[in-house]
Amino acid sequence: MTIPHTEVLATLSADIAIIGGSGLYQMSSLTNKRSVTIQTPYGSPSDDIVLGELEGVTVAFLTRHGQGHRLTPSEVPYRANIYALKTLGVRYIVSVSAVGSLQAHLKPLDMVIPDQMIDMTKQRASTFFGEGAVAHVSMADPLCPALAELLTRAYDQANIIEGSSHSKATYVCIEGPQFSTRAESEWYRQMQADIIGMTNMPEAKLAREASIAYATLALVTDFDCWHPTEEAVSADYAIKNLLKNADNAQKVIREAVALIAAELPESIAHSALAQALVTPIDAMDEHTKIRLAALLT
Ligand SMILES: CSC[C@H]1O[C@H](OP(=O)(O)O)[C@H](O)[C@@H]1O
Ligand SMILES: Nc1ncnc2[nH]cnc12
Repeated sequence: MTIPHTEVLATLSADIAIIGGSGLYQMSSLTNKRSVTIQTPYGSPSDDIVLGELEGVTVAFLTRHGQGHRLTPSEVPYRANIYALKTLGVRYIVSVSAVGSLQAHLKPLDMVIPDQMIDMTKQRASTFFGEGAVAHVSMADPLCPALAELLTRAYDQANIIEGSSHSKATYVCIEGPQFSTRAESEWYRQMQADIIGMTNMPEAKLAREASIAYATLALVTDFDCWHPTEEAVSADYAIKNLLKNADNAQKVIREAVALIAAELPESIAHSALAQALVTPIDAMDEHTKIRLAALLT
């Protein structure tokens, strides 16, 4: 089914979205699936969005790199992805991502729920605003604290035997697609970053601009290349470890979806635009108002 963003039907809506990263291209326990193709003012999302039911709750699932993993981290259409989810009425995004560990105590098969991010990306469109509309959202807490806390509880309820969970960690986002040099990896450690990935920025910034609560379930796959004895990361090595943990990640997501639906946590993100929009809507031209319509309502 193909629909322009202005005509998404009320029946095609979901409060909760899962963005699946490397190795998580579908959710095996999703039932009643419908696939929707959404066009946005920022182009097409990475793929069709799959609406389905998990634990009796309607969720939207989007594969970040597209089916077949065709998009590099720099090519992912982050703005179209977040805008399309906003169009569906999404208020909570759980991002699932493979990450390297920058700290000895964070090991492959562990899961990390970060609370901070450092953006080292260089060539990505990272705002919906500009061209006649200015907003400055707060990114002091880039991941929604309420949703992150809920993910930690979801992990505990999922009774996972392998690995352990860690919260209060800093995710550094690099441009990629190459992995880091050893000097960069050491530098990120000196910055006190804990985990490293290539995708959660500008995703988190755009989710905040769209007033959507965003938190990450990061699956540790490797020790990047700083570790004196562990093998340096390769894509093959990272994906193999990710696949060992994909079922566990889906268990955590199922618990998280049930908790979000039961609690509908209030998020700092939900009112992010209230104090951030500098340009009065009346001062925007019609094109700008139409482009930003899903975010401004
Ligand atoms: C295949 S390892 C590198 C790749 O995995 C991560 O992707 P995602 O965050 O979508 O799981 C990392 O950011 C890189 O894009
Ligand atoms: N070491 C690493 N660096 C960047 N992204 C990653 N994704 C998984 N492992 C990674």
